[in-house]
Amino acid sequence: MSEFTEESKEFHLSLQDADSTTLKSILEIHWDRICNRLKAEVGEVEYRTWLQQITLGGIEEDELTLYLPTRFLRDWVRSQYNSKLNQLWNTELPQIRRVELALTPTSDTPANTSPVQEEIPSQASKTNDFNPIKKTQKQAPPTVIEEPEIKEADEGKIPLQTQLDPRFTFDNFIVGKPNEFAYACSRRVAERPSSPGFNPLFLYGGVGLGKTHLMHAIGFELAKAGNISVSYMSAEKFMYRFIASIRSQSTIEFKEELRSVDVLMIDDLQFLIGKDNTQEEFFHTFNALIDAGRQIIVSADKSPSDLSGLEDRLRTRLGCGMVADIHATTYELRISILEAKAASAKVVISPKVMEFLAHKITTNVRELEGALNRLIAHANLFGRPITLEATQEVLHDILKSHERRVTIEEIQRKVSEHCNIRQTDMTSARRARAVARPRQIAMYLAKQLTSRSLPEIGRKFGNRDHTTVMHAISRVSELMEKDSSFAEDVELLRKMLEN
Ligand SMILES: Nc1ncnc2c1ncn2[C@@H]1O[C@H](COP(=O)(O)OP(=O)(O)OP(=O)(O)O)[C@@H](O)[C@H]1O
Repeated sequence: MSEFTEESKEFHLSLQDADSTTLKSILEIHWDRICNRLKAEVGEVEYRTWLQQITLGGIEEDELTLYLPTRFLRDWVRSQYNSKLNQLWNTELPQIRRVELALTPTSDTPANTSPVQEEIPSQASKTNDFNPIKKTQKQAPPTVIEEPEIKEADEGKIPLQTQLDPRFTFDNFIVGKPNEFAYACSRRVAERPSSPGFNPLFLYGGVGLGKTHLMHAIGFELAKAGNISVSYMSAEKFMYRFIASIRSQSTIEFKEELRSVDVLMIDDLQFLIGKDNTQEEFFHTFNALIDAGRQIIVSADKSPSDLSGLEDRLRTRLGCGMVADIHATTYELRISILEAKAASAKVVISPKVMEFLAHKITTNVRELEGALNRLIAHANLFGRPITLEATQEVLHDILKSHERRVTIEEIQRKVSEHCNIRQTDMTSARRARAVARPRQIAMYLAKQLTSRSLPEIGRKFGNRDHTTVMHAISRVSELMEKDSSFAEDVELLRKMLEN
């Protein structure tokens, strides 16, 4: 039996007689643990998106109430996490047999009102006082701070501009080899929407490479031009709105509204995989808009032909216009992005730190941006310059997650890149200093960063003798002692390779 069950027994006894403050503490302890478990199971991002806003309600006999601040969240959590929440609560406290998900009560709404009849409350979950409702004795609901909230039924009428992120403009988008084609296509669509050959525009690429950014940028340009109605939404939101319209019997209005826009942008289309009804609805909307000469822009993580979970007819139609791929970033693009972001934040960051970041954080721009923002925040907070050491300290966790085993080939590649020589020179017989010195540095690093023996290292460097490797190591060590800038360079290389 797990420790939870043992403890739960104790709480089971105490729950019966607990006064409201004790009951509150008991439930909070369990809720904390459940939250941790949920976080571990669903991941930080999903947790923050959907579950973080849940607050504890109270217990009535064997039913526990949890509150959510909006209908959307409540419905979503109900459809996706209901059984998980029931199961976790039941494991923690076996006397809880049912978890009810309700809207956070407002000051003029009794806590036991049927959630469906309630008005949509404010985003006040964080300020919502705990309200343990014990047995059948119900207490007055907590007062919450009202904030304007968009009602579900009105969501389709939100003016476009409120849905676009003002940071995502063409001016803020840094263009490089990996994204120049997608950028050019986006520009073209923004200038002349619905042009033959560019409709639909399908942008695809890995996570955090700028697809959403480009879509918003197109939206802004079109909005600036005026007289063009643009609607941007994620595929997830599309699905939610579609479901909501079915529930509220307003599907016709939903369809009409969508079909009246000049430009429809749907982000992260892969979300529709496996959602057959929503896919079908999207397909009809898509056809209606294209037939009416309206522009469609779609983004996804894969090309239409690789989105195998989508219906064939939809995939075929998606691939009919312009399909533009955003490739993984190159080192040069990462440096340009860092420079641009540092400049716009009006922060001076040394080239060494930029190089270090661009070498280390290669996965996507979002992570790179996040790392830079963290460095800037840290520097501002403590008034310290952003040195290489500070960078390593502040970004310790991020860098660690990028940690991997270093191979001699990688060392040779990094050193060649850094010293601007060909990688083949690492194994060639050339003895010119411009080539020999980087080769010695690479041998030194191979000894430092791998568990290879001297003869093994020698073999990897063009079948050289182990005494050559020994000589290289002592020469580099000697130079590092004498020349601090040389030492710094080798250190930088080591740090870049190390994680
Ligand atoms: N070329 C670029 N220039 C400037 N910023 C960029 C560039 N590419 C991406 N970004 C920034 O990186 C972050 C992530 O980009 P975005 O959200 O557009 O990625 P995405 O491809 O839509 O990712 P996902 O697949 O997760 O939806 C944003 O803050 C965006 O501004």
